[in-house]
Amino acid sequence: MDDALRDFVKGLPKAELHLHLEGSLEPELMFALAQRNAVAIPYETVDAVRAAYDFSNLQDFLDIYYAGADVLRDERDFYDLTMAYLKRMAQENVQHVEVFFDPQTHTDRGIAFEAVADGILAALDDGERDFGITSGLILCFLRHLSEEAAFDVLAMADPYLDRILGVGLDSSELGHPPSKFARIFKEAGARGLKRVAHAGEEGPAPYIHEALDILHVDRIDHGNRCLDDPELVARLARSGMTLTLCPLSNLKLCVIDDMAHHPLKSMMESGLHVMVNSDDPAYFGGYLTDNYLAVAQALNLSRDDLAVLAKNSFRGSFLDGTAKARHMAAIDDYVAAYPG
Ligand SMILES: Nc1ncnc2[nH]cnc12
Ligand SMILES: [Zn+2]
Repeated sequence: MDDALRDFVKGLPKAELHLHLEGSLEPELMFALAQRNAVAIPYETVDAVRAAYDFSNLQDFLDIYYAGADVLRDERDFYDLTMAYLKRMAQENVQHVEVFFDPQTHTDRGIAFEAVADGILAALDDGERDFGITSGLILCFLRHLSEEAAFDVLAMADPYLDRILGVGLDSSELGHPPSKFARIFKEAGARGLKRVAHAGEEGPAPYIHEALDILHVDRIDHGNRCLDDPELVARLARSGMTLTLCPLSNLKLCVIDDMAHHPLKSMMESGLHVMVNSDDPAYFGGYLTDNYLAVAQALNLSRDDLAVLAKNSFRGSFLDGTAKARHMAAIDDYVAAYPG
């Protein structure tokens, strides 16, 4: 590992816009929570948990990810989960995060929406106070469930809407196109929430068209498969739409067969506004810095390329223009002052 490159990326001011809090549940915390809550888990050791993280596709991963979330039972668990993630981000100079949570994963097993939201929001507040990390919370609807179920969770979230930045769409993509959620995204937009959706991770390019034209999203999560449709690439580039790429996730879920084949660099060259994220770092083997390093090394990215990616992370965020400009200027200052 190139330590100089790691130091450069670690110190680079960054934002993360595609992170599932439930996907930051490290095996150590999973064991601790299993014990605290007297929940049985089907693993003897932390190493056995990690050994089980060998996936052939998105569904393989989701089955284990939803099972792992069963150790999360009360407000304190959600606080600890979120705080552990923010602590790591503080060590990597991550200054702003817009994080996903999947309330249905919890409410469907009898956990109160309030316990989930209160725990996460308290940690996000403490993360800003203790580490200066600003944040937003994005409520994701599980797309393998019905639109009616999504309306139910939006109703539960009603008292929290002033603390929720936006809605997202995640879980099993194939067979669950964005159009299935047209009405709930319209409702979310009417309530002033931002809209994002996973599209084109495993699903085809027409799912990205649907996310744009039917869900009216402000950002596309993943979006890799846009490359199958040159006109879509041109449209995304022209509109400055941010695509939240997740390199280590793509490798672990076999969206790509080798990091050297990751489309990030060609997407940059096509004028797409791409940025780097960790998706579910506890399951995919790396947090934000590791994801930058994985593409930097495999695709031979320059420091300037990495600075563009970091700037795109703020440009694509839902921060206001002044904050974006301040963060982007800090990146220029960092690069200019960096030795060598
Ligand atoms: N990469 C991913 N794609 C879809 N749903 C998810 N939920 C957590 N991670 C996900
Ligand atoms: Zn994701």
